[in-house]
Amino acid sequence: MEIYKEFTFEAAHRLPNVEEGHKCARLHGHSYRVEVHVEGRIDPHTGWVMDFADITSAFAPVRSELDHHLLNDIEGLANPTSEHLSMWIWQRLENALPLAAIVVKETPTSGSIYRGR
Ligand SMILES: Nc1nc2c(c(=O)[nH]1)N=C([C@H](O)[C@H](O)COP(=O)(O)OP(=O)(O)OP(=O)(O)O)CN2
Ligand SMILES: [Zn+2]
Repeated sequence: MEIYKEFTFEAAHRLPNVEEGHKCARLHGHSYRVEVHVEGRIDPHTGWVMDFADITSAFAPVRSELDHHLLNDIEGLANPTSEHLSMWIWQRLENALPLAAIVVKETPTSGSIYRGR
């Protein structure tokens, strides 16, 4: 069974490796949405895989690192594409949660999904 919790944060970024004149070379911001998906068996007593609150607790320090920051300034995010960000979040959480996927939505219509590979 897979469950997930969705979080939001606000951040600015620019993409340093896009071609000259690309809109994303300019500093701009997003209201990011992140889904943290975890997998496991349903506990027969509680009826859940994990308390959603435990996902919230694990993500809280990661959210603090990202929220209202310039992503390019964060170690490991010098080129903060959606792809790099979903991998970066996975690496931050993989020891704390039985991850199945990290979904990063940069805009309502674009994003990335990282499943550990
Ligand atoms: N594969 C990727 N492509 C793009 C990324 C990315 O991280 N990975 N990032 C961007 C920009 O950050 C941009 O802010 C988001 O892109 P886009 O979907 O083009 O944004 P728009 O809202 O302007 O798109 P619409 O055409 O209005 O839907 C670009 N590409
Ligand atoms: Zn962007």
